[in-house]
Amino acid sequence: MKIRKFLENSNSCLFFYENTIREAAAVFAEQKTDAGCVVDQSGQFLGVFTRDHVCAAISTGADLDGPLGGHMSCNVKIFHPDEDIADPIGMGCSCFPVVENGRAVGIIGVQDVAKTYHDHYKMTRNIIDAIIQSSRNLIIAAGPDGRINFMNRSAKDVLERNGEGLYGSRIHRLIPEINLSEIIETGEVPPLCKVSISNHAYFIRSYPIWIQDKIIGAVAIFQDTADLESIADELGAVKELNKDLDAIIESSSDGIFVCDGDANVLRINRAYDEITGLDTSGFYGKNMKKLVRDGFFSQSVTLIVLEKRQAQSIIQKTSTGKSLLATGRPVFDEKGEILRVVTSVRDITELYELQNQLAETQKMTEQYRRELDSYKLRDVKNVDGLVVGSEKMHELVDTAIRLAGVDSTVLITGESGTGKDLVAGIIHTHSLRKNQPFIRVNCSAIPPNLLESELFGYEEGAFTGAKKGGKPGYFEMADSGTLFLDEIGDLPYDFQAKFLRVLQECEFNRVGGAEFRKFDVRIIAATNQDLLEMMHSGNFREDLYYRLSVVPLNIPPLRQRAGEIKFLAASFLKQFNSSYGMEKRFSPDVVDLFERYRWPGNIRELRNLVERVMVMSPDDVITRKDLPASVCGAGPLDGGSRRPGSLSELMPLKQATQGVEKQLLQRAYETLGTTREIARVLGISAPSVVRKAAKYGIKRT
Ligand SMILES: Nc1ncnc2c1ncn2[C@@H]1O[C@H](COP(=O)(O)OP(=O)(O)OP(=O)(O)O)[C@@H](O)[C@H]1O
Repeated sequence: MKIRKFLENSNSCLFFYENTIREAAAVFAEQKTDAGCVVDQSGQFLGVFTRDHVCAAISTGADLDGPLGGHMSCNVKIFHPDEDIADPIGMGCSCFPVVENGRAVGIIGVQDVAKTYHDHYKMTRNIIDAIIQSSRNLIIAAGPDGRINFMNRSAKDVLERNGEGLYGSRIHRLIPEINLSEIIETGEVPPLCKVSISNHAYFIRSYPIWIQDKIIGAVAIFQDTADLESIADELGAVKELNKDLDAIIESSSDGIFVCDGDANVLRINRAYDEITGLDTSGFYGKNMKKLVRDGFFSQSVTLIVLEKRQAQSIIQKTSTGKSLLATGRPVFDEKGEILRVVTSVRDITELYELQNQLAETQKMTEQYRRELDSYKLRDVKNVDGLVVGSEKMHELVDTAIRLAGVDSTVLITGESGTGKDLVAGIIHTHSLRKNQPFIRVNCSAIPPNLLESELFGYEEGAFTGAKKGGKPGYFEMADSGTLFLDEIGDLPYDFQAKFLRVLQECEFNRVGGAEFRKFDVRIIAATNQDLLEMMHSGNFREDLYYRLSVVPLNIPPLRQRAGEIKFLAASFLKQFNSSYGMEKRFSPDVVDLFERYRWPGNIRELRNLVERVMVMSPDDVITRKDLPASVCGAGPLDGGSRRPGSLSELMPLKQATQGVEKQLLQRAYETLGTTREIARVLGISAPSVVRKAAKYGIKRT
């Protein structure tokens, strides 16, 4: 015990140097103490004044009312409060001043110390007594003479059954297996013995009691075997459980890895080593942080579980190149602390490889698909800019090429934007006239009063404003070559007779001229109108019709050859990517939508749309969101499901009307081929179409 602690419970006397001997004697008498520290006025320790000093003063006849300071002992051993109370004992003094930093903090008398020790001894003895008495074990002790001098309560209860006292007797008289006298004599510890007392079996251990090197007695402790047996039973059950657990862990085909709550490795099963190929014998007791640091694992699920305090799964790589799916689960104790982290591990290297193989296969499939597409595309020809991707179109182009070999007049029919112009070009370029002019005339674009002079030319002075020297017409310009008369249905009825005659006679004369000129021109006519119907309704001359349609070629609308849409779209995409330096592509749903749309403006509309979305879309992949609503589901312009444009804000009516008018015209120009058709669809006259287009700056693309 520290001196400081001791001082807490004791009273110490303090005297000033000037206090008298008589005053000190009175204090000693009153406080029943023998000594006190003497201090100066500032409390600094000066010495010790004791009862002995009082006695000495009386016996020498000293003045008892004089200052005690002259009689005190100054040369004394002093102690610090942090020293042990045992230190002053044995130093032969009756009191010990305690001083800290020069100041007296108390004084300890030998008697005080003895009392403290005594109290302490009593308390310890009581505790030991209580323990011994409350023990279920039977404890008996014998003195040096071998006779019993102590029995605890359990021993008395069992051994003194008949109320017969055993104190003073020798135990081996009652229990021959125990001979305490012999132990006292020899000092040897006998082996454990088992005896039966009142139908109870006890294990008995006996020991000599030594004090220093002398045997002063012996003790025998009896333990009820029933207690041990129940412990042994419990132990057995635990052992069984452990065995089961071992068997379960070891028979698992998943790797199992167990760590404590500080991530130290406790247990690893065999499957773990087999799965990972790691030699884990050195892992036991190691911390997961170190194993990760040493590169055995890419990361540790145990550490993640300890951090997140819940089950976690990760993909872990081992130094042996395995990929593992590691799932760690925390095991909590009753206080909610993590006691263990149990990790089960599955080898997913094969899964990974399979995944890679799958990706590889997908890549190959994609490659094959592309090859297949390109194989299909090989079937897709591009004949002079005309993409031919269907059986029907193949036949049509074959026919056109065959027709190129003869000079027969060809009438190409088909909706606007189906490629009549291109087909006419093919016929020309595959004919013997290919190096001669190919003149394209849009009959609907020539005002009726100028038709004759435009087609056949005029002589100088033929009419006011006629050029000097005259001007050759398209027939003359196309001499030896091909004259392509587009929109032939728009030839005014009155002019048709003259035109027929020219075709039949193969000669014409310029306006204002008398001379007939022979021409050698291949005629190809085209129209998107139903000439037959016009003929029946008297708007087209029958004889001209039959003269033109010697060989009719009808190009089907795009909606009837939806199979070609993807090839056409791909071809336009390639074309615009190259001319705009882009690398755009379509998402598959875009092509789907294209194939479902009706394309009233046919290939012209498709081409314009592809160009528009390529230019407008910010991303490399063109998706559904880049397409106009009409293609994504709303009906086409000429369809019955057409919806009027919707406005999101208020604006002056005039502005709104003009906006809608402009949009309608723009759309019509993009999708419809001729002014007449636009006029028909929009329900206005052709001159109005031209005028409004000029007003909004809309041009044909
Ligand atoms: N099969 C095709 N392959 C590639 N482009 C095509 C094809 N068919 C049409 N086009 C393109 O569509 C647009 C319209 O074609 P073209 O002018 O030949 O049609 P058209 O039937 O003569 O139209 P219109 O009756 O309005 O004069 C052109 O840009 C043309 O290049």
